[in-house]
Amino acid sequence: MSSSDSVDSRLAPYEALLVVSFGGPEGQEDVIPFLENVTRGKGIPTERLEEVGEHYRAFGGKSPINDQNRSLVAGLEHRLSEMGLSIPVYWGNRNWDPYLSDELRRMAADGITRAAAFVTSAYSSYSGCRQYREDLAEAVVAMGPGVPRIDRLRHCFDQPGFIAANVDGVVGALGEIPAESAERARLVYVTHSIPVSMAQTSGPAGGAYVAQHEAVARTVTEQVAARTGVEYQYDLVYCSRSGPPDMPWLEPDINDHLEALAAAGVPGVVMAPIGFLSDHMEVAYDLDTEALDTAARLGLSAARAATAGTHPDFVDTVVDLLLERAAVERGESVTRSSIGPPGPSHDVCPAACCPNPRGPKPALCGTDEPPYPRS
Ligand SMILES: CC1=C(CCC(=O)O)c2cc3nc(cc4[nH]c(cc5[nH]c(cc1n2)c(C)c5CCC(=O)O)c(CCC(=O)O)c4C)C(CCC(=O)O)=C3C
Ligand SMILES: [Fe+2]
Repeated sequence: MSSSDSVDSRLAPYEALLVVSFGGPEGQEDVIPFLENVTRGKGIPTERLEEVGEHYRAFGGKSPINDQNRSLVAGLEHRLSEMGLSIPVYWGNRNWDPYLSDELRRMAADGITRAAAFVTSAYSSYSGCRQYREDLAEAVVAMGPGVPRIDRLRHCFDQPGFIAANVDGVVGALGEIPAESAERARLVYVTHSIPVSMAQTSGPAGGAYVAQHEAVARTVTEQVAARTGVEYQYDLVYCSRSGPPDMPWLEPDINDHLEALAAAGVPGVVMAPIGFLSDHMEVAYDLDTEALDTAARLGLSAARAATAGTHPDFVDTVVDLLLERAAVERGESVTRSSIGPPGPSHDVCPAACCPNPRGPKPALCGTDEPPYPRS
């Protein structure tokens, strides 16, 4: 029996769901090989690499990201089976075991010919979108004939379940701030800094990375106001800057921003990492270690909001996007959910979207997708 015989008609033509993630080290001996995988050919200064290596070392060399993905896969399997949807869930990473190429081989061995991929990155940018698609293309070529065909589910930043999970995170964190500061607290939304040039070329028309984050920050703040009755002031700031010092990256940095807020007399802050789908190293180190230390030094009450992680509404979002795309591929008309501007993201990336700053490379899941290897 081929796996397609048992596919639920609501999921056809998909025979599997593939969670595609970044990957992270699982122990001290993995730290350097992992960093080498991530930074190959990228010109990251050695000092930055040593610094980031120390962040991992301080956590026993283990990033939380793999366990987060294991939980997400388990949450997806649970929800799919609750809905009576019979489909296997696989997980492959760009930079660490289980690698994408190994997972594609495992899928093929299980008889999978076509799968939908959920990429654990919510926004448009080279780092968060095309780079995943390039690594998928590399894995497809590495496997060769018989490799399953992969479609990437659209970006999830505007999905009701992603927004709801972040609203819950912010409301929960507000509850951790002393009552006398909470009403006047500032909501500080945090995402990964990227080079300004990468931000400018993100998405089909440019500028998508910042615009999408601004839309999420505004929508979450509105929904927090609806829940709490307080219209909080908010900002969008950045963490985890890398690259050479003379190259402009998105600013302000979270730590500099906390200084500015303290100087302005703001009594408390909630840091909401809307740029990250789960608690990985940027959250564990840059926010929970460094930024919370900065806040303490400044005498600011501060709490960090939970990431979407395995929030049930977020798990539902992934299932919804899978069902939606399956319907699209069957030629049915669909109603696309999307909250706030800029409106639902594309299923298939336009050719000019999120270009590689080091020059073009083959990428899957776009209009410029190369042909799959044939036997
Ligand atoms: C936008 C964005 C996301 C969010 C979207 C997404 O989730 O994909 C993200 C996620 C992540 N980034 C991660 C780790 C690293 N990123 C690095 C380097 C870089 N990231 C960049 C951007 C992003 N990165 C950029 C522009 C660079 C410079 C080099 C380059 O041009 O590519 C470096 C090298 C050292 C350094 O330069 O800091 C490391 C170790 C991990 C794993 C964490 C863990 O282990 O828990 C995750 C989830
Ligand atoms: Fe990164």
